[in-house]
Formats: sequence, C-alpha cells, structure tokens
Amino acid sequence: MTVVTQEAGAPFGAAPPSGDAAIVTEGLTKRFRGGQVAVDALDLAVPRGSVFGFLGPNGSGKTTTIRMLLGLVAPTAGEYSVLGLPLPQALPKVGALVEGPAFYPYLSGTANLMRFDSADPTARRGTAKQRISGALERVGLAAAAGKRYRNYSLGMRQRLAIAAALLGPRELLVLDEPTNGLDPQGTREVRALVKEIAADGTTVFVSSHLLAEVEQMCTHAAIMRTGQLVAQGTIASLNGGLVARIRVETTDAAGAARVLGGLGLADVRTDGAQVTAELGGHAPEKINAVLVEDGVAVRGLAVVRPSLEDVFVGLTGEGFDVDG
Ligand SMILES: Nc1ncnc2c1ncn2[C@@H]1O[C@H](COP(=O)(O)OP(=O)(O)OP(=O)(O)O)[C@@H](O)[C@H]1O
Repeated sequence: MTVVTQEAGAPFGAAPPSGDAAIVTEGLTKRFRGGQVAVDALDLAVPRGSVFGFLGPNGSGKTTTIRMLLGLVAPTAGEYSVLGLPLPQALPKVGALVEGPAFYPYLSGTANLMRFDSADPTARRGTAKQRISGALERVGLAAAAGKRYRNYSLGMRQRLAIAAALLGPRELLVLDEPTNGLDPQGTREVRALVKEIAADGTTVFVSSHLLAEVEQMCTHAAIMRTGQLVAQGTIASLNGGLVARIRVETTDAAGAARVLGGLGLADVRTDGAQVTAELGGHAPEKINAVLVEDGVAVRGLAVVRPSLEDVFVGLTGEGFDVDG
C-alpha cells in the first residue's frame, strides 16, 4: 500500500484491503499548485480480470489519476495499492501506455522495440529477441515486424505502442485513451486487441471519454466528473439502475397506449405517433401480437435499453459532454 501524507493532518483510515483487486484507491486526491483539485477523494476498486473503463469527459481527472497510479505524479492525499502491492514493487507487473511512446519512423517495429527493451534495466539481455517477438505476436504485428514504423497504419502504430507496454509479463495493463486520434479501422483494431489481452487473463484499466466505447469494450466502469467519482461497478449493474422501455410507433397512439396499459406495463407515455412504457418482464413479441390482435397498426416496435449516457445524465443531471 502506498500511503500519502494527508493534508491538514487529517487522520488516515485503515489501508484499503486489496483482496482480489488489481487497483484500490481510498481518498486519492491531487491538488495542483494554484489550488485546482484535479482528483478529489477518489475511492476506486478495480477487480482483477476485469476490463475496467475509466470514463469521464475531458478534464475530469482521468490522466491525473493514471499518472498517480503509475508513480508519475505524487498524490496530495490518499492511499492506494496496485496488484496488492505498494507502488515500486508493483511496477514490473504493470504495462502502461500513457503518452504515446516516441518511435523512430525509419526503424522497423522490431528495432523500435529493441530500443525500448534495452532501456529496461530489469530485462535480461539474453531473452530480448523472444520478448520482442512475443510482444509483436501478441498485438498481431508479427508479419509486419520488419516493416519501417513510418509505413505502419495508425492502428498498427498504436498496437506497437501496446506491444512496448507488454514487453514483460504483465498482470495489469493501463491504457490512457488508447483510441484517441485513431481512424475507425485503428479504433477497431485497438478495441479488439484490448479484448484479446483481457481474454489472456491480464486486467486492463483503460480510460476513455467515449461512453459507447466503454460499453462495448469493458466489463466494469467508473464514471468521473470534475475530479469526482460519480459511479462504479459492472456495466450491467450501472445500466441496471435504469429500466428498459418499449417504444411503439403507430397511427393509433391512443389504442397502443390502451393495450400497453391493459397488459400492465408501467409509465405509459404518448408523444405524437410514439407510445413508450417500461418493459418490465414482458416479452416484446407478445406485446406486438396483442397490439396486432387489437387492431392497432404497428409501424415500428423497439426495446430501448438504457445506456451509460443515461446513467451519467441520471446521476448528474447533465449531458456527458460537460466541460470538465
Ligand atoms: N500539471 C497540471 N497543473 C495544473 N493543472 C493541471 C495539471 N494537469 C492537469 N491539470 C488540470 O486537472 C484537471 C484534470 O485533468 P486530467 O488531464 O487529469 O483530465 P482528463 O480527464 O484526463 O482529461 P483529458 O482527457 O483532457 O486529458 C484539468 O482541469 C486540468 O486542466
């Protein structure tokens, strides 16, 4: 456990138990000179084996948190552990991509990784080749290993950066906005790679300002807003706080509302040609059958599931695109 002296002599609580957690923080705080609180008393619990989305608008404190977890910036207050260890001991088991590493454009993927590997004093020289080819293999760049970096696509460049973070055997991979600035193809490649790495048993902690990305890629998420944690948990539990609704488009809104109410659906609302209600445990196909039986012409029928965006709006009363 890395303990940071708390401001104003406030007493420490017990060190957070790490249990099965890859990352635990308690009261983690960063106040920059000038008084700005970038991260405010953050309590995070990242389970081992999860793909944990660290979600928040720009400026909400994600990068500052990651930099604290990696020992790149000193917290002002709070406690944290990584892989159940205090920071220096944990670091060899942690791969990280924070600001993109600088690669030489005229060198191949292999040669670039060699330069990275040789900068690591803990890496055994005799096994460098194996480590590098293993990392390139893992990110799907084995076939392009000899190609110059400048000829790599954006997705290949980011996969090489992830390979650099995977040169040692890692239990935790920390990625700060790994799809930022990528084209759609590169974004797909990196998202798929994150899933593959997690499937191999590595915990992945990945920050993003994209709600849909976190929903697609992650098993868990924490939502940040202006330095504070708004919510955390599995994606299902975060979404589960909100109920799915059925939406019927029809020329007979009054008839549809009557049928939905008659079936016992709660909170029936009509808006022009659209009627919505809480789905509850009802099967949409049965609702459709009853509507048709009752002579209600159905133009469209959809189940609208709550998204993380709905969760964020529900918790903060704001759209996700808030200015942090
Ligand atoms: N070195 C610094 N000195 C002063 N303020 C800083 C410093 N670094 C970050 N901040 C401020 O702290 C807040 C949180 O920034 P941070 O970069 O952690 O957010 P973020 O969620 O990662 O956003 P982004 O995705 O834009 O990087 C911002 O208001 C930022 O301006």
